Amino acid sequence: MADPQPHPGPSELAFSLTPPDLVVTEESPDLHVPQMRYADSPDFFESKWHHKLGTSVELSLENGIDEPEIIRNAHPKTPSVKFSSAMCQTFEEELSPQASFELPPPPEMEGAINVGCADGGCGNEDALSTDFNGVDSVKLGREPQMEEILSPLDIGDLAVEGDYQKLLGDYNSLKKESMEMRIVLEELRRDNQTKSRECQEAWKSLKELQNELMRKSMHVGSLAFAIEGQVKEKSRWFSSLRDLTRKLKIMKLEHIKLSEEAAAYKNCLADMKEMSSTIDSAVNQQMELNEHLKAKFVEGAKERKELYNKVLELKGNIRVFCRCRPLNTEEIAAGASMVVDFESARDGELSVKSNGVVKKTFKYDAVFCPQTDQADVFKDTAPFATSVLDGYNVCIFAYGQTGTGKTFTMEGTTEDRGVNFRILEELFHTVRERQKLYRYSVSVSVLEVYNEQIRDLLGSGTQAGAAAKRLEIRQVGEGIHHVPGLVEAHVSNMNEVWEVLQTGSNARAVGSTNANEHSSRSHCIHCVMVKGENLLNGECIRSKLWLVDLAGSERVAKTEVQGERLKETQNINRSLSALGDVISALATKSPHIPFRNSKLTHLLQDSLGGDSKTLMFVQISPNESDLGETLCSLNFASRVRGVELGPAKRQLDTSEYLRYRQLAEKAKLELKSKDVQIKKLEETVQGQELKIKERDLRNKNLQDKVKELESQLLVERKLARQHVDTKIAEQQQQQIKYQQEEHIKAPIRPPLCSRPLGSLKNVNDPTSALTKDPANSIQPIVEKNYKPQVPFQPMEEFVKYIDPTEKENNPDMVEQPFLPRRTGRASICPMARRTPAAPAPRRNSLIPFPSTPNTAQLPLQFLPLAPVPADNKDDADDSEANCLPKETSCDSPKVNRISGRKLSSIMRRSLQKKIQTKSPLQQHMKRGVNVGMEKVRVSIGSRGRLAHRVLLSNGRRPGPKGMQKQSQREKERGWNVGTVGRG
Ligand SMILES: Nc1ncnc2c1ncn2[C@@H]1O[C@H](COP(=O)(O)OP(=O)(O)OP(=O)(O)O)[C@@H](O)[C@H]1O
Repeated sequence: MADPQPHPGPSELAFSLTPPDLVVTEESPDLHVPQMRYADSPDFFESKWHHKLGTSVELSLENGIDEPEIIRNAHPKTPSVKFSSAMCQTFEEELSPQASFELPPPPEMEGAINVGCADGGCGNEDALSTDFNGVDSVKLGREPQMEEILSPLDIGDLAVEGDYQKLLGDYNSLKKESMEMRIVLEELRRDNQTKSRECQEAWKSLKELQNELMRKSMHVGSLAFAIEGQVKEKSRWFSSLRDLTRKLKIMKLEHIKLSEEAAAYKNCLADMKEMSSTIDSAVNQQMELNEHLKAKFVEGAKERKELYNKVLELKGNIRVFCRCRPLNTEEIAAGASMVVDFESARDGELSVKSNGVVKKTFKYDAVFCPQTDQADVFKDTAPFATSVLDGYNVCIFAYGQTGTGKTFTMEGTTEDRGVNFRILEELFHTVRERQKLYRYSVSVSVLEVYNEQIRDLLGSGTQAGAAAKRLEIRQVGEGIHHVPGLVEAHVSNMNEVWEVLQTGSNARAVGSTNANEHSSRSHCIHCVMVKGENLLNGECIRSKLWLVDLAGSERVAKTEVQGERLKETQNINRSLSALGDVISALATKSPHIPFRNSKLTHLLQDSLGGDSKTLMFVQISPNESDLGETLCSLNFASRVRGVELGPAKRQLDTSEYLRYRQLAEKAKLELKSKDVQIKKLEETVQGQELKIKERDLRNKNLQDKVKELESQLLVERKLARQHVDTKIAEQQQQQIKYQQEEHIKAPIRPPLCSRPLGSLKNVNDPTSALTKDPANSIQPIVEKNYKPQVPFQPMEEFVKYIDPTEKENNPDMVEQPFLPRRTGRASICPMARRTPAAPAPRRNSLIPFPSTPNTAQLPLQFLPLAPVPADNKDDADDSEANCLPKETSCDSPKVNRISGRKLSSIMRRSLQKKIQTKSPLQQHMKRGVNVGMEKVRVSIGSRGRLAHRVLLSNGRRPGPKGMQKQSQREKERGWNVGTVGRG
């Protein structure tokens, strides 16, 4: 690329003709854009300087046009234009005297001319000077005068004629030379003008080129900008490509690594599969073993339970422990003596002494002397906890005189807990032991029976003395009793148990008696409900543990209570008496156990019977003063102990079983009903499918029939058209023939329209007057019977063709078929040919059936235009085979309309032709002859069925009714093309 030119001075014409310099941008090192300086633009220059210079630019030629100088110098200087100093002053710095531009070397010429004018005039000749050889200066523009030439000479002094002549010759020669020079100057001026023009043109082209160059430069600039953007984009792409390549390499490496790992894992997988199969087999073996062990364990557990229960049974399902409290400090202080002897207590025997003599000995399952602590007492009680968790109902109650330690035994104290707490502790301990095999749920209710009323001690408003809602006992299952509304506190640990026990104890009704300062005035009952599920075999149990602290069984007389206390005592004794009765009944195996005699026995019903285990603590006092009460209690306890409850029965949770059984039965029933429903639905679906199939088949048949009928209709239309054309042609021929023969012979055949009209019935009827009358006889529709020599009948005898439809509407017409009628209708066809061989069924289309049996005998060209037949049954039957089926589309109004239109147009054409031929009927009508019918004018509209007729004369104007009837007939016909008249 060309280096950028140094910026020329403003006065220089610095346009370079070389290709434009390209601007070299720093951003595109590989691209050199031509540098364009707008100040260099010729336009710019021109616009910038021209207004300053005005129209005249002072220029001077330098180094040129000096012939001698040119000749002298071997290398002549190139003529150049320099600006004058005046211009330079005018434009100061912008135009320096050194500013010049070179002109091309002038053509060789004899002299050099300094040209200062451009307009060709010689007005500025003063500013110009021309140097010639040997002449210093010659003023151009005007011819030098002789006086001026001779002015230096003293003309008056001229003495010498020769000199004068010489000078004159010189003058002439000079003048001649001057003239020649002038001519040369003129030529030079012309050349100069030419050159100036050329310069101007060159200048113009130069400007154009400069403009083009500028455009190109701008275009190149924009391209350079775009290329620069592309280069940047390319660099970005390159960088991203580099990144991607780097990532790809990393991913390839990772892929290789992963492939290696995958291969390693694959190998591992095979090993693991082997291991897995080995482990599976081992697990299966272990499972089998486990199952075996489980079965064994279940069997063992069952056996243990049975054995354990047997042990308890052997011990007695109703067991009696006797506990005697120690003498309290008051008794000791009073010097009370012990009346109970515990020497044989280990064997469960005790003796009651009176005055030092053994009065009676009692034997119980256990006898606890006053020194026996709570833990020892509970040792023999603990097995009942296991029984409860095994699913047996257990009832532990304390019976005895007031103040003998019933509450102490059952509840104990905070420091020395009683049976209630301990047995629950044992219960939870066993639950924890069995937690892997069983899942238990324990809940506790606390209630009291006070004055034969059940009170919930855990419910709201259970504070002592507060009114509580009354609870009743309900039997919810076989041998299962429940107190609806009773609070059941779910407990999962002993802290919760203790809280519940404390709550119940605090809410219990207590009172002060002579025997006990804080005597319990009610039966306090703790009901522990246990639900368990065997996790191995899914067996569920539901059992109850009753912990009952009975009210004191003291005698009323002894306690000396009155009022409310007396009532309490009476209720207590009544319930204890009921308890005794129940136990007696159980002992005697009475068929009726009076459980419902008291609330107490009613509540304990399911735990006092033969299906449960019962433990009775009989509490006695060692005090001699309580001897009678002690003996009573011991005797009662002895009776209780004598009761044989029989084998205890496990309380399986049959309610769950029953519920599941009910659910199973319900599900079975639902399944059955669903099956029935499904069957019904299937049947319905099948029925629907069959119906759909039938419908499809029917539709298909109908579509086939429609197609068939459509094709038939097309054929019919074609035939009808042919038939009509044939008839018309035939009639024309016949008419011509008749007209010819009319003049020659007798009338042989009536013209078409004047021939009698009739029905086939009349034709075939031999008795018909028409058949008898040869003149009126109707020719059968056979070609051989057709005789053109039919005698011409007078017009009066002509009858109109009897439309069967009209016949149908008017039965009287049948009886007078050939009577002249005044309907004004006529046929365009001969009667004989129009009579159908076979009656067609009523239909809207007048197109004949080509397949009609009788008509089949006829050639096609003689097929009649079937009239609308009467709708009689015989006809219908006869033509059943040839008629359209019931589903025929001919019944469609649309089809009728279309066929009617076509036929109407056909018939209209035929009528027009007929009218043109001037049939005899028409001629008669024209002559005004009444042919036995009304003079009618028939006009057929654009549609045949819209045709109407107008009575011209002699017509009976039908009344409104008649008009209506007539229009109805017209409607029924649908088309009155049969009616003919004057057009
Ligand atoms: N075995 C015993 N060891 C120590 N003290 C006992 C024993 N039995 C009972 N007592 C004490 O005897 C008192 C009366 O006992 P407790 O209240 O339990 O009798 P009770 O039969 O429940 O009376 P009530 O029928 O009136 O409620 C209590 O102070 C109790 O501490």
